[in-house]
Amino acid sequence: MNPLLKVDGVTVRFGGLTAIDNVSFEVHQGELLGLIGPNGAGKTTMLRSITGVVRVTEGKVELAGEDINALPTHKRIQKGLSLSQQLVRPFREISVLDNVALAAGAQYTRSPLKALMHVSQDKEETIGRELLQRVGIEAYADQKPGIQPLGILKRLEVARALALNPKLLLLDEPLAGLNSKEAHALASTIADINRQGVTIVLIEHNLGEVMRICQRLVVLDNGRKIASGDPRAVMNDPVVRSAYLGGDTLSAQHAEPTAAGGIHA
Ligand SMILES: Nc1ncnc2c1ncn2[C@@H]1O[C@H](COP(=O)(O)OP(=O)(O)OP(=O)(O)O)[C@@H](O)[C@H]1O
Repeated sequence: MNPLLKVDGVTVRFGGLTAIDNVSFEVHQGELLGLIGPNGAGKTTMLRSITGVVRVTEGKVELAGEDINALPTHKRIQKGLSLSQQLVRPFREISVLDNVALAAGAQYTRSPLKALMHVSQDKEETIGRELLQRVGIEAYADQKPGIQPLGILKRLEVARALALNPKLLLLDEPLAGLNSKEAHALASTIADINRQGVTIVLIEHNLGEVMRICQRLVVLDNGRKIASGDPRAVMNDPVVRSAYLGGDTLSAQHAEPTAAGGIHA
């Protein structure tokens, strides 16, 4: 069976800078894969080349066996990709529920206006409520996102990404900016979503939570893949340890969870 996602020899150059250097990895149906690495390693660029926001210079991205290199982002979304961004940008003047309903409606159209006209139709509203429940914020359905704390907005962002009914959900640092309790709770929600059948690629600097919920890791450093496989084995790999320790990323917060995971700062 084809992997759900195949990244095959992908290189991305921005002028003279090689942000991704001949990286290959696969994501299998049902997996929760962690894509990690120090600052500037190329993780976000990798996600952007999967979604088509960034064009690959060399190599190929396949979704369920189909070469999607030539497809624009909206076509890739129609084929089952969904990205939850690091920065949360809900529509602040409509309710939390309508934000999710709007995303659910957007599956059917490229036009935000047309998607808006779908809002409050029964189907999208039902899907919206179900998704808010899935991410644990159904109590906020009728409130405006403008007044919500970051923890709620991060969950709303995940619900909006899920509204596209993705085959593959790409999460870019969903735990960033959360305190350890909130991060732990959201990581558990992400693991639940995966157990319910959604394949996930998670970019995250919180290594403790990554170790707790991911089944497999791919590690990038300076644009290159330096390790992949079982989280514990990867974290004990001297090459990975030196990549983190050589940079400034393994701060006290990042090092703390490593006691559970097996890497020591
Ligand atoms: N649009 C762009 N134009 C030029 N250089 C870019 C662009 N996007 C990213 N880069 C560079 O590519 C490299 C990889 O950046 P990227 O944001 O992918 O790393 P990252 O692993 O996601 O980092 P972080 O963990 O800090 O978010 C960096 O040197 C960055 O400055």
